[in-house]
Amino acid sequence: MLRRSFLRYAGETRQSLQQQLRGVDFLKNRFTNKGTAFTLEERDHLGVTGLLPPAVESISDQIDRYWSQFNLLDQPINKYQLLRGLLDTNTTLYYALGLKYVKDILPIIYTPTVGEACQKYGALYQRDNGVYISSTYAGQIRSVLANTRKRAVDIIVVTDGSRILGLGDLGANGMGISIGKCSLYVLGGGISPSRVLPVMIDVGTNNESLKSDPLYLGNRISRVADEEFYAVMDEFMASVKDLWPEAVVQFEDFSNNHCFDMLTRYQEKYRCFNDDIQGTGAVVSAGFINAIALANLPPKDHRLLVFGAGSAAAGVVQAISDLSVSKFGITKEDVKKQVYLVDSQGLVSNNREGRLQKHKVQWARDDTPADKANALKSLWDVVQYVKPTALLGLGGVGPVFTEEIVKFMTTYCSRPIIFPLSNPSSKAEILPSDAYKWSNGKAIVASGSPFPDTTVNGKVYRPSQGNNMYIFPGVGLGCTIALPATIPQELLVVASKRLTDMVGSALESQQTLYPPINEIRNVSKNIAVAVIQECQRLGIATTKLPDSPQELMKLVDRRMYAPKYPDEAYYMKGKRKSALRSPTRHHNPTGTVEAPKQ
Ligand SMILES: O=C([O-])CC(=O)C(=O)O
Ligand SMILES: [Mg+2]
Repeated sequence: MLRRSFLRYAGETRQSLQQQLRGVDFLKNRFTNKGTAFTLEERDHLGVTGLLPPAVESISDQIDRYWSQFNLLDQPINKYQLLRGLLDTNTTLYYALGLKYVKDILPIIYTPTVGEACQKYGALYQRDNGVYISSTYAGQIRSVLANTRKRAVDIIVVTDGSRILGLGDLGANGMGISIGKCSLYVLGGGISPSRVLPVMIDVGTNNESLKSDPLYLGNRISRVADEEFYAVMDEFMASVKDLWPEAVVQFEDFSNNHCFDMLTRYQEKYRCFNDDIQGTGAVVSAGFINAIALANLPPKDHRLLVFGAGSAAAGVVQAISDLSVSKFGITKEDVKKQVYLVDSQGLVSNNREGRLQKHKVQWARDDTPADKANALKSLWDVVQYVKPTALLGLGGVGPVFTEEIVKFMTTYCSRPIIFPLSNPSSKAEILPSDAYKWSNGKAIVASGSPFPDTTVNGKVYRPSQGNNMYIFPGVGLGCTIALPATIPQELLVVASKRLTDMVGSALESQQTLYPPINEIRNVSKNIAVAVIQECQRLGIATTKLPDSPQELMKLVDRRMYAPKYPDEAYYMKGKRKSALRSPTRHHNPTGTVEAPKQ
């Protein structure tokens, strides 16, 4: 496979690629554009003098300008638009700004604002970014993908828009989530921006209001039947492997009726994983293990109630089980006894009326008394029955963890663990501020989306953010370096373990369950190293890698993209031959085979 793709590009030297990019193309291509940072000499050489204002600025001048524009805007969605415009016109500056102000920018390009951006995708649309695969392209998906003219792709984030965050079926608008996650791969994981590819598989939507929205940009058809869905997905996966054998495919926000089966179908054949099942599982289990340490109750004495029984819930309980088995040496069977799932019908029990979906069966309770099996319907009913020490919200329906529930938990539990994990913020099961207030500051809280601090009795409480963005960039980075043929669950378990350990002494001193978000790059680097080491241990790494952890860390560090403009030699080709060096990965920033069209 590798050989074929090599031969396909063998005639294209990097220098000839550069020669195809000329003049105004450098301004129009988002990867090569540097706006006012073009020197006068470069402008002259490229024939673009006068097409930019006379001032020549540094990238930090440009960052300052965008940062003040960003702060002039009140509405998060307008900030999102500003940043999308920048991503699509000057990608280097977008990431340079993002890295400088990570904490402020993440809630805009990612949850919660990305949810609103998806809901309004058609209304906000200005430029394309990524690939749309319509079900009508069946038989031609490989050539549609090849239209990107990408020589190499490290990461693909693909959705069919059927379960976007906790917002449900958003059809083709789901492209916003693929774009957002790809941005995090670059910002957090240091993947080169030209080597990420957001993909939207447009197999229709069952969201009637979208279908009749004049601004909707997707196919106005109902979702196709399973047979057609899998035919499209099969062709997509095979085409990706053929075109870009080194790519990692991340499945994102596929609805429950497909996401589990897709994983079974593809995870032993392709280098892929599901972010909502495995990424969310890894991040929540990491935070949960830290929460247990703070809660001062032995792991075996916890009762874990999970509200919601979809992809994320199933992934989370699986991951908590895997991590507990490996960290505390307890058995899977014992963990199972501590887990209670609640879905829209109430407590998930084997003796409940009606058939349980496959993914719920292994977590269904076997011990529910017959008179209770169909009676424990509401969350409050189940809470009273279980007396949970930990309450995890993954239901995507908004505030359901009431004052009554929180206060009840404090009657038998000194530090209740309360995780409102659904995204965006409007779908969170409880506001962290309420969890702190109602528990009198006792609750240990992690939310999926970012929330502000709260003061209770003069003390400031800061909720941790248990979002899969701590996991997927590092897992993706590690896999693009070690290139295992597939991504076994062990890689997610080591990622989770490494994340737990990275909190260190801040766990006690700051009561925080995760490392600070502005350290996301360092987190991803460490997770990538852990993933690579696990690939080596399992004998599935297919690249030549050093053995020592220090050398591995250096290797990962070198591979991480830094948002800097290509140096002058890149733009001055043909003028100052002596200054030309052979281009490194970043000196071929477009990552395309052909020059961009004007
Ligand atoms: O995107 C996020 O913030 C986390 C996630 O995968 C989801 O909620 O589906
Ligand atoms: Mg998701």
